[in-house]
Amino acid sequence: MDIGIIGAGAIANVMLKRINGDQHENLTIKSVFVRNEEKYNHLEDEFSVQLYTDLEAFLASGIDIVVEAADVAAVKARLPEVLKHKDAMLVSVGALADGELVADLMQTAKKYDHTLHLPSGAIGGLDLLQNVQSHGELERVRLTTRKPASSLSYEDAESEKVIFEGKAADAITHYPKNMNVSIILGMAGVGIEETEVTLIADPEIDRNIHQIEVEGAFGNAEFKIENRALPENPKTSYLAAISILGTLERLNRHFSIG
Ligand SMILES: NC(=O)C1=CN([C@@H]2O[C@H](COP(=O)(O)OP(=O)(O)OC[C@H]3O[C@@H](n4cnc5c(N)ncnc54)[C@H](O)[C@@H]3O)[C@@H](O)[C@H]2O)C=CC1
Ligand SMILES: O=C([O-])CC(=O)C(=O)O
Repeated sequence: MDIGIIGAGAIANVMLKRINGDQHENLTIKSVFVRNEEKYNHLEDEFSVQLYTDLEAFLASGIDIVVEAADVAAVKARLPEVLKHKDAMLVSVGALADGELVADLMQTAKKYDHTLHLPSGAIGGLDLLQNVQSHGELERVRLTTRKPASSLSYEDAESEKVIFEGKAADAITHYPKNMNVSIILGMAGVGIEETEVTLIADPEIDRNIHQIEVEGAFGNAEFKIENRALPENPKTSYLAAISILGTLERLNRHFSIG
């Protein structure tokens, strides 16, 4: 499968290394869409990719799927056009807090017979949430995220500090680079207006920790994910990149788990 990536930051770099660098047997990154070609020229030699700054040319570059690894604004600006031409996968799922954008993307995907894939990113357990929710048996979902204080610009904090408490829909507005997980959790579960979120800046930790508590008629569940951060962008967990890789690898399988 030939892949086009939007963005060339921390997540895109893990993907370039793990797919092109390690010569993945089924996947190749062929094209990278960037805003500043000069800044990323070195990628062409290092990973045998072609850089594009023109979306039309990028979409016509012989790729099978587009992976967005840029930011919420890029999803809003680019995905409606991308989905007319290609299947797509996006990691800046926070953009989907915008109900109008979701409706637009769903309509486009249906009209052009394309699929929008949303990897689980820096968390897990979304299969359970979707199974329970589809029978109306989910009652409560709570996310408590702890990140190193320095990655949230709270370098001076001497003890842990709650910096946000509220619903996922508001969390992503205040922390668009840190709370994508709350939106995918909301979409899989009780909705972004009902999903309860606490974000804590913690000077004692060096991992991005997501604790998810779920209650419903089925019983209850807890997941705790202690993520290693990416050195290039400590806000972002390594698992977020790996979740894209895993989702891409599963696309062409003839069996499915979960
Ligand atoms: N779903 C999840 O669980 C997670 C999602 N994320 C999100 O994934 C996205 C990527 O994360 P990182 O790689 O760590 O970010 P990063 O900041 O290291 O890299 C993003 C890259 O995209 C580029 N970019 C921004 N807008 C663009 C546009 N319109 N066109 C082309 N390139 C553009 C930037 O110049 C930068 O090189 C972010 O939105 C981040 O918040 C991060 C972690 C977890
Ligand atoms: O990478 C993480 O741990 C979570 C994150 O930044 C996000 O959800 O935006």
